[in-house]
Amino acid sequence: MKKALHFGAGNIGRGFIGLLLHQAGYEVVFADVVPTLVEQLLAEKAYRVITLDDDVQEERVTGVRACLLDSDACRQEVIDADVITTAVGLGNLGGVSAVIADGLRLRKEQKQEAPINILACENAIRATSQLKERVLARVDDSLREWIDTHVGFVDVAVDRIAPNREGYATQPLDCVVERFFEWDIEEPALKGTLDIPGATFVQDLNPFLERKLFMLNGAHATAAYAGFFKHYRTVLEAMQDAEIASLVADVQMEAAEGLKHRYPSLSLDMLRTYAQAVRARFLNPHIQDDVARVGRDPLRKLSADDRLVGPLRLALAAKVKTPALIRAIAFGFHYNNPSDEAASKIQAEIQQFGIENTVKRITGLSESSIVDAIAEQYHALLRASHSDATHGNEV
Ligand SMILES: NC(=O)C1=CN([C@@H]2O[C@H](COP(=O)(O)OP(=O)(O)OC[C@H]3O[C@@H](n4cnc5c(N)ncnc54)[C@H](O)[C@@H]3O)[C@@H](O)[C@H]2O)C=CC1
Ligand SMILES: O=P(O)(O)OC[C@H]1O[C@](O)(CO)[C@@H](O)[C@@H]1O
Repeated sequence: MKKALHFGAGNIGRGFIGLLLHQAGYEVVFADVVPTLVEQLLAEKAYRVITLDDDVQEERVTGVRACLLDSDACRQEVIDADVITTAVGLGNLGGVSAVIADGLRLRKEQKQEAPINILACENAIRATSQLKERVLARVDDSLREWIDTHVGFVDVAVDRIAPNREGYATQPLDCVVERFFEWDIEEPALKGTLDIPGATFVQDLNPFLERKLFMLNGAHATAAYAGFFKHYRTVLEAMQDAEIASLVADVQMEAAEGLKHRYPSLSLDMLRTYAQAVRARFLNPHIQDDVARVGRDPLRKLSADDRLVGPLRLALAAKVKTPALIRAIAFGFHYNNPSDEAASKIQAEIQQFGIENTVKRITGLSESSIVDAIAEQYHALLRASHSDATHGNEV
């Protein structure tokens, strides 16, 4: 039986990647940093994936094993794995890279000649390439050469909304997902073959990855930050607000104009249809997805290549006007959720250095007309939130 080692046994790890690998006939071994989660997986050896739609479906993933990230057991699992996947959060790839580097060293020492593919399923531009850099920084020339011939670092785009389990799960390992999924895998980087029914193999990932990150995640973040501003708890509530829904649609179409300009394979009609389908998914009445989950870590989400500033830069390069993206970014800077560590850091930075300097540092944007426009929108939001107590917020 083929073996998949998956780092990160969370929502998307269990509910999407683990499920598809299991259905593709792999034995799935999870590596995580939370001891109780590893213990539960070891004890149960199985878990349920619940699909939230008109008809609720349940699928069972069986025969799973688990190990702690920084353990010899985990390094050993690398030796005979056929594929390695991750869904740990972009900021956590450092620890994963150390274990993978050690495991690949053992693989080489044990003269394991079979190819292995590594796919980082994180919401980011070319997360696997970022992981590869980290792995290569930890190895000597000889192992680097071996990696070149034996290891495929394959960039992917992953799309499936897997919200928090609260309100749905009855068992500790249950996870919940929407029915839709898309897993795009950049085929040319594969070593050998990878057979995952349901995955889409593409020659150039960029249009797929940027379409997903900018038009789904960017729109989702917009709904989350504007929703938080208007005191909504979930994305569904936010999307039922006509002003937010309209802002989200405008953000998508500004991103679409930029994408169409950059990738001739993407037509505006195609992107409009994609945008509508995404918004329909946000309006799935069976999914209660907290704006706090979707908006989590605004420091990452407001960075230069990510879901809001990435499409802004693309649209600006296409000479497209971007009032909606600018407003969405301002909502991100105004996201003063005290339970989000990154949001608190942004608020502290704004207090100390002012909004313009903070925008420049976090987004990498330097053009003063754009930075000023974001700052202006931010100040408008501040004023509106100060009068909120008596009048309610207006988007
Ligand atoms: N939830 C979703 O709808 C989707 C999430 N993603 C991406 O998947 C990644 C994970 O997201 P979620 O599953 O939602 O988060 P999550 O918080 O539910 O799961 C992350 C898991 O990774 C574990 N972890 C953290 N650091 C680790 C490390 N160094 N090694 C091994 N395990 C580690 C955590 O303990 C947790 O179990 C993120 O990059 C996210 O952007 C992508 C598409 C959909
Ligand atoms: O997982 P991140 O990057 O923090 O952002 C949350 C986003 O990722 C997803 O969980 C999956 O793409 C979306 O539901 C949401 O837009």
